[in-house]
Amino acid sequence: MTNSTIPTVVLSPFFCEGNEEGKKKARKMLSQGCSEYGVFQVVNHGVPLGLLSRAMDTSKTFFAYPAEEKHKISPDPVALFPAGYNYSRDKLKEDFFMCSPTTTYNVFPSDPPEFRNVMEELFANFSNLGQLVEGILNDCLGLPPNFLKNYNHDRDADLLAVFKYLPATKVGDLGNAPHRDASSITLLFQDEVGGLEFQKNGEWLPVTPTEGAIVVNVGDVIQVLTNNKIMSATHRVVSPKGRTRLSLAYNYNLGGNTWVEPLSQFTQESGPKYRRYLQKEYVALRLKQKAHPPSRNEDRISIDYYAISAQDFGCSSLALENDERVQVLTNKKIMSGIHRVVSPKGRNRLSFVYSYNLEGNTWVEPLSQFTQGTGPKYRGYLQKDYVALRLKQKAHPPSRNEDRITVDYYAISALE
Ligand SMILES: O=C(O)CCC(=O)C(=O)O
Ligand SMILES: [Fe+2]
Repeated sequence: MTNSTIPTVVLSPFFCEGNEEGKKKARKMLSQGCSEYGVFQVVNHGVPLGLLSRAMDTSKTFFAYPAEEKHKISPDPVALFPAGYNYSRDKLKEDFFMCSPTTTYNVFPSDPPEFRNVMEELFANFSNLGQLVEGILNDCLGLPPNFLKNYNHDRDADLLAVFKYLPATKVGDLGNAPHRDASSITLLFQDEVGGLEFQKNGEWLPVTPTEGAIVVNVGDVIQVLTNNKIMSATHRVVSPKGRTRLSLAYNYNLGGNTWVEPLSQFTQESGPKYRRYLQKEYVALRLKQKAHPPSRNEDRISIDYYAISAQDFGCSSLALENDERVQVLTNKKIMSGIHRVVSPKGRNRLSFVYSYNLEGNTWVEPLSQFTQGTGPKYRGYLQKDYVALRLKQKAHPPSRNEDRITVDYYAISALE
């Protein structure tokens, strides 16, 4: 792929009044990049090129230190997030992660002395760029003015990473395995070595480094909000041959307490393609896997975990079901009683039912005392969401009883 293949969006028109033509062109290129690849690159982006090269230089100096020096800022093993220095077990990648400077998670090396200031300055610049790109994307999607800005207002969830990719030891080595980002958007600055690739129609397309350009890829949040109108880009990094590669990646994320679900303007034709999820739960699932990676890359948790597919329905042949929360809390130690009522012959039948329910804002998930051997058999859910799903079906019952929603909807099965 040549440089011209992923669209280049010139952002200078957004730093001054007027120049409507320039803004229009930028929107066009951004839309094209989003819909064709989930990727585009920005130039004249407002992040000083001098700052970007200082960040690269100071990182290079840091990564060149002996291992024991770098391990001084290894992440706290019990911390929520691995801020600090990490390296991959296959020795193909080292990284430094930082959260927002407004949080308490960060650890910085004391050498090189400028490292912390440079990274914090870069964080602030990337944050501004993320907001600018998000605003343009908002308009390209035809969303109400400032919709994304108001929806995604918590910048404390953003992350900055510096990656050092080590030379391949054999053909086919990957410094970063194929994945999609859980972010809203990701900003990427790479050196001249190259190796970043995006997937389109099953084919891997390399992104040739363009001096000063910042690559932007769409993340899962935008994919879900737009109900797959814009897809989060699948990407990877091929290990460099005989040299090292450095990159800076800024995850313009979403606050953990925010619910993510397809926006109604994108669900008219096909209905929602994802169920609602809380961003922090998705991130926690992925972080857990980062610490204990599955042996096969296909087993990595991706946004497909929340996709609504045919397999999520029709698992049950029940007429009625109750006490399912006990089934979930006990991780199937106690099963919800399956029951039905046979119509009486030639007479009426009367009964009273009292449902001893759970308050709607309560989370239901297997209790840890029941998950030891097998792991949880259900993902967590908010009681009111489940009740709402069932009520919706009560109003519009599916034609086949097997299609009724049951607690199997939240079951963690091999299919997922
Ligand atoms: O280093 C790169 O170019 C890609 C990094 C990446 O994919 C990520 O941080 O999610
Ligand atoms: Fe990524």
